[in-house]
Amino acid sequence: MKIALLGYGKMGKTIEKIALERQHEIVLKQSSTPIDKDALQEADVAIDFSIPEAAFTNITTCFQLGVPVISGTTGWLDQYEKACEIAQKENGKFIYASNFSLGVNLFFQLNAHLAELMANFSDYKINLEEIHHTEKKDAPSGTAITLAEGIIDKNENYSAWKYPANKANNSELPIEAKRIEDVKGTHKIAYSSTIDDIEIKHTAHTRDGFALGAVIAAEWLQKKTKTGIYSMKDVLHAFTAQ
Ligand SMILES: NC(=O)C1=CN([C@@H]2O[C@H](COP(=O)(O)OP(=O)(O)OC[C@H]3O[C@@H](n4cnc5c(N)ncnc54)[C@H](OP(=O)(O)O)[C@@H]3O)[C@@H](O)[C@H]2O)C=CC1
Ligand SMILES: O=C(O)C1=N[C@H](C(=O)O)C[C@H](O)C1
Repeated sequence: MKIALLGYGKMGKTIEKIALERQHEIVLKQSSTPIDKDALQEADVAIDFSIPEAAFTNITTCFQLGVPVISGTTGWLDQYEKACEIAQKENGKFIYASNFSLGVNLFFQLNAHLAELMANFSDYKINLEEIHHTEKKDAPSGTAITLAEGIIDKNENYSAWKYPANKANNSELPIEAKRIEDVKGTHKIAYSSTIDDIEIKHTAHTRDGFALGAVIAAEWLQKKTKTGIYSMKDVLHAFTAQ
């Protein structure tokens, strides 16, 4: 498969390594504007791990050129619905995920299950914490937002998430973001009462898990004959059903 990398930073380079190990070819390594449309058009699929300001243009350019696109860039989701409208209009193929790692996608399911179990126990207050490296541009992380949405969906005591955590009122789920050198990505959800605490935590040790998930999603999307907007749930469903 010919892959265009939109964003060639820490993730772009890790994806290149995993993609080459899986016998794919990299036809574009783009780290700035304007996009090299000739090279992009050569690709079977584009993988965007860039910056919040560039993601929307990168993704919609792929739709216009008929190139299926995977995006893991976080911090641009206020434009997600608009991107999906353009995808539909242009018959694009698109997957966005705040986190492509298999472990985190299992953790999303664990989070939803725990949220359902805890929904009627309002003595427990929830705190969601994410820790990332100091170069990260956005806060809170996209993964923390997905986790918060997963809890709010199951627990009617919370109507929204709030960052920073100290500004949250009683009906807002507080998210704390810490920045510590070289941390790849840690997410922890704690349910605390005066009597006890219940905690679940995911710790990424390397970026390989994010990159492998993105390449697997790209392989899946490229083979998909029907255009449309898909999610990591669709990819994992097909993967685990094999
Ligand atoms: N969904 C997931 O599983 C994961 C998502 N992420 C997200 O992916 C994104 C990238 O992360 P990471 O690789 O660590 O960040 P980096 O800062 O290491 O890389 C981002 C790259 O994008 C480049 N860039 C700048 N402008 C453009 C543009 N117009 N088009 C294409 N590329 C551009 C930057 O170039 P320059 O340095 O020259 O500005 C840089 O090389 C972040 O949003 C992060 O949150 C990260 C890990 C996992
Ligand atoms: O910027 C990162 O590094 C990461 N970003 C993603 C996010 O914002 O959730 C995913 C992962 O945690 C690493």
